[in-house]
Amino acid sequence: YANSSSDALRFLSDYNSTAEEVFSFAVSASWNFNTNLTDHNSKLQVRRLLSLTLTLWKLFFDFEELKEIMAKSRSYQKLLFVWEAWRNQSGVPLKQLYSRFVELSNKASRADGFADTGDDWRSWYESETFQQDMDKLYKTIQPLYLHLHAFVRRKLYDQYGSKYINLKGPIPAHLLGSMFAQKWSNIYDLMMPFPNKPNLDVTDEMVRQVSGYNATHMFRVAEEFFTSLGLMEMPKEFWEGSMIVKPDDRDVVCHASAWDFYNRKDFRIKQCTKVTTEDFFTVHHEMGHIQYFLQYKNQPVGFRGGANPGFHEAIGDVIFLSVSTPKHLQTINLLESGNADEETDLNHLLKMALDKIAFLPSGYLIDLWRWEVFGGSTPPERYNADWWYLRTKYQGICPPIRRTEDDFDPGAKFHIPNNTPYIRYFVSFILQFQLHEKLCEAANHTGPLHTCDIYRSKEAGAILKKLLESGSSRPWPELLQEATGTNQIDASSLMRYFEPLMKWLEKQNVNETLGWPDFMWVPPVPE
Ligand SMILES: O=C(CCC(O)(O)[C@H](Cc1ccccc1)NC(=O)c1ccccc1)N[C@@H](Cc1c[nH]c2ccccc12)C(=O)O
Ligand SMILES: [Zn+2]
Repeated sequence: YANSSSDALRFLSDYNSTAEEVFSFAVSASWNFNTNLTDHNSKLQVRRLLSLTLTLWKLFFDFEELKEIMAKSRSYQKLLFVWEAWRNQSGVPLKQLYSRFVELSNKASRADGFADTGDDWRSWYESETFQQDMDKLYKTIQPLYLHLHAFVRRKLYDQYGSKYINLKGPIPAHLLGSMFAQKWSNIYDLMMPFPNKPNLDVTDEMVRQVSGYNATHMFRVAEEFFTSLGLMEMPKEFWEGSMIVKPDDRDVVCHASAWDFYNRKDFRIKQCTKVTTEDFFTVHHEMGHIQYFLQYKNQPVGFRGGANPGFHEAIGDVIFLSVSTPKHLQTINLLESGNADEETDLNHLLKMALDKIAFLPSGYLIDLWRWEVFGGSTPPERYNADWWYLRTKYQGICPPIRRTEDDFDPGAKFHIPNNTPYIRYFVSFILQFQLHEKLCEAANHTGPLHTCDIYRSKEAGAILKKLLESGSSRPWPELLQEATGTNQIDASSLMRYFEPLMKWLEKQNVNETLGWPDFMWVPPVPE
């Protein structure tokens, strides 16, 4: 017995060092490709699908520019042009490839003993009832989503008129400020409850600042929040190796990502950072991944992951829940008056809901669709129809122009061609409020949860550190229990955070129709 256990330990330590070398080589090759999209680098890549997709994408519109137009334009026709152009160039070419990809992916998952790839991906959450758990979570937050949806639809009705907005129907998908109608804070200016209060979108202030908010400064400010909690600073290799602005001499994958090179030294972020509030948020999101890498770097390779994938996505967002408060924005002098009066508070809560609540149905449905595709209940000839059924059922949005099966709208969303699972973000958006509530208690916060800023709280930092250094070495319910006192993903913290907004929306919507009973309605196509 003694021999076998020492053999086992030797095997594991050999495996670990070998795995580190193999992983490190693979990650380096992938980094080189993602930060320099040339054919040479793609030949090093077994992921021909990705390189083919990216080659297609390189040929046409630059997604970053289209994203900016979707955020800023208030022209119905212009938004429609951009919305359709992106789907024609990114989604349509992928359709045939995707059904073949599904077959191959399922084959690989079945070889590992799973029913299909959806079954494989769900297994990471170690719950026999995972799909039901997610559906229950969704139903908990749905009342809040319906009120936000009704309020936003009314404001869009005021802006675009009765021709394009049906107050009992779904909202045309291209009017919500982002390419996939997942993040509505770019139309916050149309939604502000109290327009004459300080503008909480601090982009202008960041650009105006004499010290010049540039990408490096944004990363340094984010880093300082983590170290204020007693967490780790970014190592020098991070600053040497990261790509934090889009290079002007080559094509890169601009979708932000964080990289662990599995050598306990190299950790990087790749982000085409612009000086905007949105990118300031993404800097924190990505740095949350890096902090996780740093905290679990001495775990065996097999345990270098989030407690479950939702935890990895939540860490940076938890920090940003504090950063985005008027009080903290004033602390880092991005806002003059931090003394949040009632009205500024409500403005802030609505802006947070336009990101966090608006996102939830889309964070849920993307893998609902993919699980049905991998599971076979959605065959290739119904990919687009089922996608739009789920988009209308859960998000209450509709396509601004007719869609057919020649289109492949899911393929326009990065995570589908990149084959990155998505339910992790839905889990994260619920979990981050549980963690925030607990960290605020540890930081001796008093007052409403949405005004809490854990900045400089070593007690809060200690709870986070204990969670992060465990990696995936123990079951996530145990780690969640130790960090928050409950062992379940639970939306009650989120509902408490937004309670003042829910009360306000219920008053605003007293005469509105909640939901979209005219389920099949679509807007006229502008002549
Ligand atoms: O994709 C991202 C951020 C990118 C990422 O940090 O999650 C990145 C995605 C990725 C995965 C795999 C390869 C390439 C990119 N994930 C990571 O970098 C990462 C690194 C280590 C562990 C886990 C994830 N956010 C999602 C969801 C999301 C978060 N906040 C949002 C706000 C508004 C709208 C969407 C979002 C999105 O944009 O749809
Ligand atoms: Zn992430």
